[in-house]
Amino acid sequence: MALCLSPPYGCRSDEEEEMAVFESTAAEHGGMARPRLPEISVISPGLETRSTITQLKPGNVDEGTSERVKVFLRIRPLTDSEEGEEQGCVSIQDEQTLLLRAPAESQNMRMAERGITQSIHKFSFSKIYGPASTQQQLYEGTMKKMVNDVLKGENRLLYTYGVTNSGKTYTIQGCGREAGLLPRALVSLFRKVQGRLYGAMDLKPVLYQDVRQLDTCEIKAEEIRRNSLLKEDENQSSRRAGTTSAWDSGIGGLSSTTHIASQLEDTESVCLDPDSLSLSGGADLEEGVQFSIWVSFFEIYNEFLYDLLDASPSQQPRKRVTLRLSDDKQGNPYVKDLTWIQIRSAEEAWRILKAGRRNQSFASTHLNQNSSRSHSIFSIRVLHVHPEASSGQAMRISELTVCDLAGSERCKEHRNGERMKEANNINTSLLTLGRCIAALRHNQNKSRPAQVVPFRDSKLTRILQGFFCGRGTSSMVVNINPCSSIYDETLQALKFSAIATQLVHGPSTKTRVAYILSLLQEQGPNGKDKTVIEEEEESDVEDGDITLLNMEYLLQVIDVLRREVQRQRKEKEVLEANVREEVVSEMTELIKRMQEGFTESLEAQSALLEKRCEDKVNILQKYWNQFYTQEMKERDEEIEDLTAALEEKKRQEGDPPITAPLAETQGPRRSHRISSQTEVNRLRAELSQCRVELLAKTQEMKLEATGTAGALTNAAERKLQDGQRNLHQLRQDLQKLGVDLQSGERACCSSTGGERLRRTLKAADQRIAKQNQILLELQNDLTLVKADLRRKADTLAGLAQPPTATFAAPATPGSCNKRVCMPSEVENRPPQKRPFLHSLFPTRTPTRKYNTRAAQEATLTPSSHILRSRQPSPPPSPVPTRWALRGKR
Ligand SMILES: Nc1ncnc2c1ncn2[C@@H]1O[C@H](COP(=O)(O)OP(=O)(O)OP(=O)(O)O)[C@@H](O)[C@H]1O
Repeated sequence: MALCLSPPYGCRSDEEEEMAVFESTAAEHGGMARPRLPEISVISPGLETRSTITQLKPGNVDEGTSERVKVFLRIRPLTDSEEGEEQGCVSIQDEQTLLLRAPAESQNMRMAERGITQSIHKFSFSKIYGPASTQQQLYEGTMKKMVNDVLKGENRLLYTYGVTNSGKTYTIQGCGREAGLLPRALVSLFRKVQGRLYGAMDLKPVLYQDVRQLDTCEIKAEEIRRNSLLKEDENQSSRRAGTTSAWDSGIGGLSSTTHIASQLEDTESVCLDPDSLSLSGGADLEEGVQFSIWVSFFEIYNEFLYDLLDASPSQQPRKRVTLRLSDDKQGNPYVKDLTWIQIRSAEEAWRILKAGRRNQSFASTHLNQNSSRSHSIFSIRVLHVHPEASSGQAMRISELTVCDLAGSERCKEHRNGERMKEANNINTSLLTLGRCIAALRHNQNKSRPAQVVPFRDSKLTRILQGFFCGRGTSSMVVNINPCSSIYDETLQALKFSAIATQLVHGPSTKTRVAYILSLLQEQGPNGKDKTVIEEEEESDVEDGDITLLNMEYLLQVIDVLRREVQRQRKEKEVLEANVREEVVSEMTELIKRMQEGFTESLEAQSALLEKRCEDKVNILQKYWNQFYTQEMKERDEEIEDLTAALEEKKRQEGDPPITAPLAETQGPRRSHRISSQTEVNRLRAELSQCRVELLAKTQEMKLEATGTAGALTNAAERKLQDGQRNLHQLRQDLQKLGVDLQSGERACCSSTGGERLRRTLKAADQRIAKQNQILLELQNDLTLVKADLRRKADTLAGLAQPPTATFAAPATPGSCNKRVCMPSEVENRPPQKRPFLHSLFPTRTPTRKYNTRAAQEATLTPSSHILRSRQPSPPPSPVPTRWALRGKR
């Protein structure tokens, strides 16, 4: 039963790939709901290599020239501090097979318990190197052949991959006598080219990179740099001899990443003695060719390229210069302005590497004291030079690149932001590498549409691109730490490598010529072309020297290649048409789905908006209602106040009061009031009409009343006028009498005329009594007139009442019209005569007290008047007041 494991780092699943890589062979178990999983997942790429290839690419890949990418596994031994942590989770079954058992506390075990995945995984590799394996054994199995290939003109890449602290750097660089793969490769290389080094530094021009040539000036600059690096290394070594403290930190502008002394100590102590390292010399080298060896060293730190040979560590810290990636004419990426140093020995190369490592980014993490925080790439370029060739031009350049990848790790375990960022970048570039390898593997099956390989998604994959695309071959060393605590990370790393093991190398540069030859052989009738090229020459041609072919054959080659180009063009056109069709149909489908989605969301949005609008309108309505209700209430109150003020004013003016309609007083809505406004206006007009009529009636009544009461009134007025005249006369008499009395008194005091005085007084008293009688009569007349007037007023009030009940004023005393109802205090006074009566007593304001005294005086005898006249106070009024008269009565 085929098993689908979750692919590492977002790669396509193996089920999708339809390859026999992840399959289960063990007994099934599991529950009812979930498909049963086998106990062991078998990840066995290396075992059925040939058969799988044959199955996958019948006729599509040249089996003779293709081979699988080599993936080696190295398990490091546990350190003293990790003793007992293994828990048997890693066990080697044989040279190629590894068994992983999930420890109890691992995430994998938890998932296995839930039936999601297996707890046991089986992996196969090209070769497994256990904890007890030596560096020498590893070198023999991995790098040794690669060095030979490079000297033959091939390009080779070796990279280490694994979780942090799994032994990658140790594998590449080594320590002490356990020198790593790189120093061994250098020593081996120089042993092999011994005596055949092209020592001249004035290669002019030397084919430096595929794209540019060094001129003399640049060569000198490189020489200076080389010497400075070697000098630097010498200084550091002598300094280290005296102290064991840490090296300068923050070299080259890296403030947060430190350089760990022990890391450098390891490289320092690496043994480079060929005999000690048991490295044999001798190689199958091309006759007469000399070699010029150059090295470069750079790192990819946080997705930036830094030249590690650019600045010597003793120089003042300065901002690091980042390098850029460019493409040469063939579209191969290369690092622009990278320093290449020509070296003459393995020691020189190692010293330069050490100098470069002082610029490299290391830091202490929770797992590794000396953790590499960047991918470091050390390249050795071998220039194959024919000394006899004109101007010493290199005929071929081959390259051995050793890449120490930074370890994958869990970001969440970093508390430090810088470490977290580094871990993120490391994981991202490793993820891209995984995706590239997955895409390459996918593309190997020509029956399926090709995928774009995302080399451009990270600097690392762009740089290594050539080794995956035919410019060379690559090998991977997977390092694992057998500790159970990092089991889950180890499992992920192994799954990644399982994909890499499925890769088949693309046709190499050399095999392109072989490919052309195979084409000729295929297309030539019955191998006729074989005669064109001699058998002995065939091997030379396959080695890449196509110029050995004669003209006729070359023309044939051109013809064949032209036809091949045409065929491939047609093939590509068909492919393009298919792809276009598929893309169009997919896009159409996608657009349709998007359209549907948009329509749905649009409808949902519009419904939502509609609802929101409705809600808003409702809320607004509610608030407007509240607002207007309040406003109208206030206005109603205002109107009531105004109506009351108007009523008051009208009452003062004598108009009948306007009573607000009942509905109005109850606070009707404004709209109702507005509608009844016309009614009010109509009623007002009617009222004013009634008033006019009332005035006319009053006028008429006045005229009528003049007939009956006029005579009486005239008589009373006449009497009053007489009374006034009499009173005036009387007042004059009294004044005269007063004067006489005073003179009589004076005379009485001085003479004897007392009898005469008494008579005079008596006459005066009689006259006063007579005048009082007249006043009484006048008062009676006035009372009669007043009663008459009151009757008239009542009659008028009756006439003035409104004809309809609606406007009938309530018969309250306060609402009386002035003309209709007099105030009570003036009730007994005839309104027309009051000013007269008032003017009658201009000197005194009558008060009750005074009136009482006046009433008393009215009862006094004339002699008492005489006595009062003697007092110094002003003389009292000779006429008794109304109050006095009343009292008298
Ligand atoms: N095969 C081995 N034998 C003995 N010790 C080893 C072996 N492999 C690794 N070690 C030790 O394990 C520790 C971690 O190794 P190393 O620094 O090479 O790990 P790494 O994978 O490069 O880590 P990182 O990715 O964090 O840089 C070192 O102390 C190293 O000496």
